[in-house]
Amino acid sequence: MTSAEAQSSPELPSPQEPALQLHEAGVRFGDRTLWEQVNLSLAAGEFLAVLGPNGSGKSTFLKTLLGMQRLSAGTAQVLGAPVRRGSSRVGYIPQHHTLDPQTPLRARDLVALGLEGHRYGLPWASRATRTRVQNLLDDVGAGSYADRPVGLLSGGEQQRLRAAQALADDPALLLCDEPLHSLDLHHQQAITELIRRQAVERAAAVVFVTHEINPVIEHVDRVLYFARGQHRLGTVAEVMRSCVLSELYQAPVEVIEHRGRIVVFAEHLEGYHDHDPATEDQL
Ligand SMILES: Nc1ncnc2c1ncn2[C@@H]1O[C@H](COP(=O)(O)OP(=O)(O)OP(=O)(O)O)[C@@H](O)[C@H]1O
Repeated sequence: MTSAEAQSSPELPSPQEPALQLHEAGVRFGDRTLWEQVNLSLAAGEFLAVLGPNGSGKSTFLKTLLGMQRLSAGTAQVLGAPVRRGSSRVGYIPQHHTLDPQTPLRARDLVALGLEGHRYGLPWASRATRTRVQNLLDDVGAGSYADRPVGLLSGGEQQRLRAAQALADDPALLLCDEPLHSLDLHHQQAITELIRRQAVERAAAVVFVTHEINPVIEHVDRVLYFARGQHRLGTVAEVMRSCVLSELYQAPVEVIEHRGRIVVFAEHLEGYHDHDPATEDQL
């Protein structure tokens, strides 16, 4: 493919083309502004952490990029084209929910659904496909339960399969909604490493919604922090600061860096704590 052809493809952005571009973007539900005036250009390979208290609009932000929620204002481009549903170049790890015990799929079937052909009901096929699925299962530590019904697996086991499914088609943009939820430390590290590899080795842009920045802090290029209908965007050092978060929350917030970890403390609450949504809710 010539570089001119690559640039004209909606699915294959040139390295110079942003993976994500939002201009004056906002979402309103009735008279409630969830967020507004978001201007963001995310480069290939860039890792964006999206933070904020419960209900601040983090998941909705991902849904606008997936074409599941319309913007109330502004525009969004994904991989060089207007947002649309079902792009095979966009991987999505949805927020944790437990699958129905009766779900008629094995673990390896769920992962295979992330491969484009399988999404459209094409038959289970090549050795290469089977190998790809097996490798993904092994990468997320799911090899031992690959043939068990997904509905009978634990929440953390199911979550690892969702991560494998999202990575199956080698996404150029990876949207993750609290992907480490319900994982033990070992598997948090394994999934984080897979996501990091997709960013570094495959130049995927990553949008990572989380309540806890510390497990991924070393990989984060920028932070988008939503609260009270407003947002702040910048590097960790720019956003995770007492003055910035106090202004955003309109309440005293103290941010302390300790051994490379960020600890957020709200003055009127007792004790120091990690970046804890339960505490933030009370702000
Ligand atoms: N279609 C909708 N119509 C009306 N309100 C909605 C709709 N979708 C989401 N909301 C509301 O918008 C708010 C933001 O929801 P969202 O799930 O984006 O928050 P979040 O920051 O991801 O929260 P959490 O940390 O709890 O997952 C919530 O109060 C939710 O009820």
